[in-house]
Amino acid sequence: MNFLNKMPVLLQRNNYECGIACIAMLISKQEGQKIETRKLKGSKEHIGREGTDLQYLKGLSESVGYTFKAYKVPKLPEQVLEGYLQSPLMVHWDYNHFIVVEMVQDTHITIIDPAKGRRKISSEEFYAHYSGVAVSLRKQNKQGYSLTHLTSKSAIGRLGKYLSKEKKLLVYIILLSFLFQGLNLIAPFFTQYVIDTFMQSEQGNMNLKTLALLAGIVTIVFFGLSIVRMFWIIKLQVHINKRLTHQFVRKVFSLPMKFFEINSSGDIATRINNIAVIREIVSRLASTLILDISLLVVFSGVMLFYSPLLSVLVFAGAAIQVVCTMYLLPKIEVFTKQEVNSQASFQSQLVEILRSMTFVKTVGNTDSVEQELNGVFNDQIDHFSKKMKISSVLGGVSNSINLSLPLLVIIFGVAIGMQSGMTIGAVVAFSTIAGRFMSPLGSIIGSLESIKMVEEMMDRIESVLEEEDEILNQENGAQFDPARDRIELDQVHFGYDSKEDILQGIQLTVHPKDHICLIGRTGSGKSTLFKLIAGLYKPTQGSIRIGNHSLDQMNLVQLRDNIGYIVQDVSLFNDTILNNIKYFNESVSDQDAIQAAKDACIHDDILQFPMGYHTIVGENGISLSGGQRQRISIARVLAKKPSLLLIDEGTSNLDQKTEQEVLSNLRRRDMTVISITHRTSSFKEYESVYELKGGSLHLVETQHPSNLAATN
Ligand SMILES: Nc1ncnc2c1ncn2[C@@H]1O[C@H](COP(=O)(O)OP(=O)(O)OP(=O)(O)O)[C@@H](O)[C@H]1O
Repeated sequence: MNFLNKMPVLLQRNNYECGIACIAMLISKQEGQKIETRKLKGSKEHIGREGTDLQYLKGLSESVGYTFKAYKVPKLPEQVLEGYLQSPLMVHWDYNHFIVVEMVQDTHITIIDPAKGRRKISSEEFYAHYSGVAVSLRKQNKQGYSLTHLTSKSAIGRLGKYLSKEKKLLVYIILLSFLFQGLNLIAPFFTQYVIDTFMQSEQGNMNLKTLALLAGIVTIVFFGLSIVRMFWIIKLQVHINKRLTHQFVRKVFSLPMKFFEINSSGDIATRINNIAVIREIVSRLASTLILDISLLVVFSGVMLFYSPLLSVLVFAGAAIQVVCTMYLLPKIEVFTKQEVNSQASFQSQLVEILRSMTFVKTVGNTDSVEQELNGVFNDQIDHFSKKMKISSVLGGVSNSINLSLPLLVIIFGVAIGMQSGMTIGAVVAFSTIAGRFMSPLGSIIGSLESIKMVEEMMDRIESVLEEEDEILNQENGAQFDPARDRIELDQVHFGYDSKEDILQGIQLTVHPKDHICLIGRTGSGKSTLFKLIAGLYKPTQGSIRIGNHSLDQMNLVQLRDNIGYIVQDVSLFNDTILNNIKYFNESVSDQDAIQAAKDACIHDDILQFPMGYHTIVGENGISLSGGQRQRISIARVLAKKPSLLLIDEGTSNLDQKTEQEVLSNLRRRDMTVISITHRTSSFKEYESVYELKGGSLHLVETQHPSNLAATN
């Protein structure tokens, strides 16, 4: 198999992407060009906790002109060897994953696991994981159907988009780098001049003084130029880092909830950290790559000018290095991707473990947790070390050529020089230039490795930047009028994946200033209903109306400004209580924060703390009791003075008396309240109580005049 036509290894970026990555690999192989997984995504609505199903993958393949056939094949390797099925195939693995079977041979099977890369496994290992379903993908005969929109652009091309905003700075850096290297170039001529003049002249001493002065001036200029160049490079780094990070953070805030369901916080954080690596590499590339290429051209010219024959020798050395690079670079690319992916997995696991430290500590024997974490880290280091080993083979080739070439040049140069009239100085100068020629070549090869790193990281960042924003209708959406607008849910259906709907025909009307309560068995869909009201998800059927408008037409930013959402899982940040209550909201005064704390019945507790409102709560409020954390989170929501309050078991950690106090304080605030609770004792605080059962809402009891008829 031609290595250039080998199936590219496309790794998944999260656990949900394995099927899509397999499809992208199979299509890439048939198209003969690399298809990007992130561009091959259909509607995200169908990607859920379980990833993608065969139905979704079939639709996706057909949408790009491929037929998708799934077979139940118990004996897959045998079927392929007997010619009944043709590899490559996508197969179901461990009942929860997809991989590609690239090739089946008598002795082994070559698979590409989008989570781990290419591997050769025995048939026993294959059967230990194979779930019995294989999928073939064949191109439909669609004339003129092009998939160029799915192919990957080079990292340089993609970075160009960001670098184009720094044109001026880039030009300065490149010009200065040229000047810098120009001065470097003087050295060989200087050597030739010194050797030849000194050997021929009797008054060499005189010339040497002038030359020493010249060398001193060049050194000072060199120093000045290097400082200015470095400052510009730093400026470029700062600009790139700021621009990409700000853009990324902004994007993260504008993405829909679905994104956060399938991407872990550790992974998102790693992507942001990758920007710093990109910054370093890009600025290095900007200051060296163009220069290195130009130097190669200039040095080639100078060498050809000196001696075409000796130049052939140098070019042969360079050709060996280029061929080795072409062969080894794809391997470096795969390990780079695996390293970056496992770094993200490690970060995700670390964040998750650190978040649940209380549980981890009380497990007793933490060895297994430690082993799990170390295992993920070892994967990362393993890929890193494999990458570095290949990279060092490449470095070894380059070093050996660098070492031997000048020597060979001297030997051949002296021999040729005898006949062609080259002076010893010219041969030495040529040998120095040959050494210098190899250095930008080595640097370009190093840059190619770095570009692979940038490519992978840019892919990870761009796959976020290209995600579709949540539609917020901020400019022209309808405004929520809390004093007048009713919230009406009409035959609302909703399900997270393609499975059965959790909510099946919800009917509910909430009038302004109503206080209503939802009950229902755990997992019945109460929190989901809240998320629909807050516009975080859209009903799959039916409608939610706010006043005279459908929720789709509302300005969601303004609506959410008016909503206070007290969630089950309190999350406080490591700052003072006051800042936790204000939550970066400048419109919340200290007075508002204190009043909110009073209404949440936490004010007295706060006054008992050593620093009062300025007490630092520790990470996620570790220094507080569960009830205190919950009341601070209630105060945080009340401080922004919402007109619609959604309480998702937000008082579950409070004792009955405190809960009742909080609820009656809420009465004094001018708000509509919808609350989820499991406590029957708090029913009397609400006008109506609804039960969510079997996907629909049933009125249990009411004191609301408009609903009395319904219960009767
Ligand atoms: N992001 C999600 N993706 C897929 N399924 C989900 C998601 N969130 C919740 N579910 C599922 O939806 C169902 C309803 O969950 P929901 O959190 O709305 O229930 P709940 O009534 O609030 O439960 P509880 O009283 O335990 O908080 C559950 O079966 C849950 O597993």
